[in-house]
Amino acid sequence: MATKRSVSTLKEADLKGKRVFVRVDLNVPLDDNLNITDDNRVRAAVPTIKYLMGYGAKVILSSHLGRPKGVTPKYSLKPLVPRLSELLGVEVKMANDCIGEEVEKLVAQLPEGGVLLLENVRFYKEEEKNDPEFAKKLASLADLYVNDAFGTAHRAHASTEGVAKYVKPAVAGFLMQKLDYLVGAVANPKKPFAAIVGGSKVSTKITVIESLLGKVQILLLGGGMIYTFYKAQGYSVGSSLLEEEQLHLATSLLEKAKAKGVSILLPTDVVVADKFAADADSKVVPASGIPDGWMGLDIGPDSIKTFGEALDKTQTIIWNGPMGVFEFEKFAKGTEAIAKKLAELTGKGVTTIIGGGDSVAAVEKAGLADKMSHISTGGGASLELLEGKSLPGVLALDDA
Ligand SMILES: Nc1ncnc2c1ncn2[C@@H]1O[C@H](COP(=O)(O)OP(=O)(O)O)[C@@H](O)[C@H]1O
Ligand SMILES: O=C(OP(=O)(O)O)[C@H](O)COP(=O)(O)O
Repeated sequence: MATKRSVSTLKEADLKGKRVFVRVDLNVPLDDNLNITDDNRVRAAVPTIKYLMGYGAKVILSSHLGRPKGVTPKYSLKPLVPRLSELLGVEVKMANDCIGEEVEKLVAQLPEGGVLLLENVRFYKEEEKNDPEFAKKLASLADLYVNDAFGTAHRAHASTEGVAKYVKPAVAGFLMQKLDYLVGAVANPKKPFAAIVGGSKVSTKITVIESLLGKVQILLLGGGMIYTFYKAQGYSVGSSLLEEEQLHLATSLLEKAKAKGVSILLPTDVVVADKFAADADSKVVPASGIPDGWMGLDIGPDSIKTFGEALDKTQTIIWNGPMGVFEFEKFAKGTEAIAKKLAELTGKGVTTIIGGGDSVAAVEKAGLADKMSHISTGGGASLELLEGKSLPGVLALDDA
């Protein structure tokens, strides 16, 4: 398990007729019509839920979706109900809230083997604050707590951490139990070991890079991450994604990498767009030549070539965060090229690990998921494991 100790698991619990609160990570990508564009995280949650149903538990599912500020209809978990019902072979009931009297009534009506999905737990700001009173309210719904939300295990939130103090037993689900592979692979990687970090969660992931410098020999940066580094080097970045507060960190990371002999590769060219849209005008420009009013949405062809050559020298690769806005065809080439390169290298014996909701979605979209050594539902969580950190969502569970 992802800590120095082993935690209690599902098999040890007595389930029949018990109300079981299961924290899952159903934070899936949805399109504008609220259709699920990649259901990996839903499918990953199924084994634990089916096991609980099979033993006559009353299953209460809890998850977040996105990063809502208060109740926001577009972040409702309702679009998950049809797919969950289909995969589980039962009619999943949906609650309009995640705490309160209405929810308590629905829980009381659950038959053995029934499944109730609670509404987005992040509609309450108390969730991310890990508010104890809120955690107690969640806990009061159940007789047993199961955490199977690996993708959110690096967050100490009320439904991933706090709740485990107030409902016992608190155990790990099957997805959490599969972490041992990941821990082993990143603890003793075959070298050279490379990390590829991209995506849009710049402020969370840029802070991980410092620890990665002690683990990897090669670090490739892409996605929305790079513009903060460009700006720190004095380039103009137009209207690209930028974390002004992290400019100093970006500068110091480049210096530290140099001192440690880690090769950090930033793209030398990028694909820029005149707006954030699938039909935007686009062109390839050097990294130092992003025009005002344009935004970088993918890495360019020269960078794809250089990244490929660097990856050819590696034995282990961990990848989190797409290279560009792969949801738009025009800006998907960088991500697709890296996915193809990793698939090719896996065939040559290189260990390849892909983590993260959107990264896995991109690899699935390219039809290459089964060509990788390991696909993980967690991006930020995988990176924190790689740093050697214990995950709060695992630490909160009972000892084995
Ligand atoms: N240059 C960019 N500008 C803005 N967003 C980007 C850029 N490159 C990638 N992205 C976005 O990053 C998102 C995924 O980021 P993130 O959540 O960090 O990855 P993961 O879910 O794999 O951990 C995708 O939706 C993608 O469109
Ligand atoms: O999508 C997730 O993480 P990931 O993008 O790092 O894979 C998880 O659901 C956690 O979401 P958060 O980063 O909003 O806490």
